[in-house]
Parts: sequence; C-alpha cells; structure tokens
Amino acid sequence: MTLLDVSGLKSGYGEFIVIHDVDLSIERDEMVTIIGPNGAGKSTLLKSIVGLTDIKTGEILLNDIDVTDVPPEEKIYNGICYVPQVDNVFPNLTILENLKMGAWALDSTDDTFEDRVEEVYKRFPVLEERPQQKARTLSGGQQQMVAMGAALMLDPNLLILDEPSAGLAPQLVDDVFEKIVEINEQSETAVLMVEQNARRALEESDRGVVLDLGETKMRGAGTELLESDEAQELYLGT
Ligand SMILES: Nc1ncnc2c1ncn2[C@@H]1O[C@H](COP(=O)(O)OP(=O)(O)OP(=O)(O)O)[C@@H](O)[C@H]1O
Repeated sequence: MTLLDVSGLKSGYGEFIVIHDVDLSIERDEMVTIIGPNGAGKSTLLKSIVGLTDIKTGEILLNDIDVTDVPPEEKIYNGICYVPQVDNVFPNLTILENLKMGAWALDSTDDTFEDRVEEVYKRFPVLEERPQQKARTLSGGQQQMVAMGAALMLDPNLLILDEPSAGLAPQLVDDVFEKIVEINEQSETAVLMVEQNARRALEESDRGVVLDLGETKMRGAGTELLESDEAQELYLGT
C-alpha cells in the first residue's frame, strides 16, 4: 500500500525553484534513501514534503489524502515527523523535556505520553539512563537519538530524516543506522532519509533515489544502485 505519493513536484524558496518535476512514492513499510551531490536539492525535497518550502506545482498525497498545502505543524496529525539535519534538539532542555516537546501534539487528557516515553526508552535505552541530562551535554550520536526519540513520540507513519549520520564518528554511524533499521522494521514506520553516507544508507534501504540539479536521475532498489556503474561513477565516488 502506498503511504506517500509525490507527483510533479516543483518547489523552492520564493521565486527560486530548486525541485523540478519530481515524482516519489513510498510504501507503508519501506525505507527509502535520497542521495545526490551537494546542492542537488535533497534537503529541499524533504522540506517540501514537510511543508517548509514554496510549492509551485504538483501534489503530495499521504494515505490518499492531499496534504500538499497542509502546514508543517498540522502534517504531524497526518503522521509525518521530520528530523532536520541541524538544530534538531533543544540544547538547554533535558532529554525528558525534549521528548515532551516532541509530544506536543498528543492529547494531554489521556495517558499516552507515559506509554510513548516507555516505548522511546525501550528503543533508545541510553535516554532512559539519564533523563535529566541537558541535551547540549550529550555526544553527537546521543543527541541524534534524542532527536529521533522526540520524533517518535507521536508514533509517525512516516519518519523523515535529514542526514542522520552527519558529523558522527564511524561507530556512532553504525549505531544510528541500526536504530533506523529497527524503527523501520519494528515500529511499522516508513523512513525517508537523505544521507551523505550513501553506500551505507543504500545497503540498508529498500530503495534509493538519485537527485541531481533538482531532478530524479536514477531510482531503484538500494542494492541495484550500489551495483550500477553509472551510480558508482557519478554519485558514489568510485
Ligand atoms: N532557505 C533557503 N533559501 C534559499 N535557498 C535555499 C535555502 N535552502 C537551500 N537553498 C538552496 O537550494 C539549493 C539546494 O539546497 P539543498 O540544501 O536542498 O541541497 P542538498 O542536496 O540537500 O545539499 P547538501 O548535500 O549540500 O546538503 C541550493 O542552491 C541552496 O543554496
């Protein structure tokens, strides 16, 4: 079943068009990675889906519902949660307070909050060890876990991650990818991410999309793209 269906998307910032006629669909249980050179428009494509750019033409359907013009704070109610590349935690708030911020759209009259915190702690045990620690005092990898944990507080259908492994040491990159795969496989959450660590991301993904100059240049199974001479030569650095 198709979860997200983007068609004919043209978007950018004001009059500056970055994304030109892009189509992209994601099934309910899929993990899809967008790769491409710097400035290709990868982050802009994610932001367009979330509602943070100006959309000129095209349509974004989520579960067959047209969410093209739905503002980002309301997209959460459609099941989309987004973790930006930078500034994705509140540095002066504790881990638990960050999770509370992530849960802002939960109905405060029921006890879902505690259940969700338990669920997030199960997924990221490191967060449960020190809920009162300020986010700014955590390592980069731990901060990424806080950011993903906060996004998971709303139990999204679609988790959108912009370069989740950016700036992390190799061991932490492994940890972060392991968590993303777990979220995708165990929480019935589709994942759409942009990654500079293209090989690793494609190895873990069901499908990959190559974006260049705001257009889709290639698409296919993750393994297929990894084996493609063209993708290797132009986008994977060999
Ligand atoms: N807020 C903004 N306002 C205006 N232009 C922007 C804005 N954000 C990005 N751009 C421009 O949009 C184009 C695409 O940028 P984007 O960040 O989407 O690319 P990217 O593929 O994610 O790049 P990178 O891999 O370097 O992160 C660039 O020319 C960039 O300068």
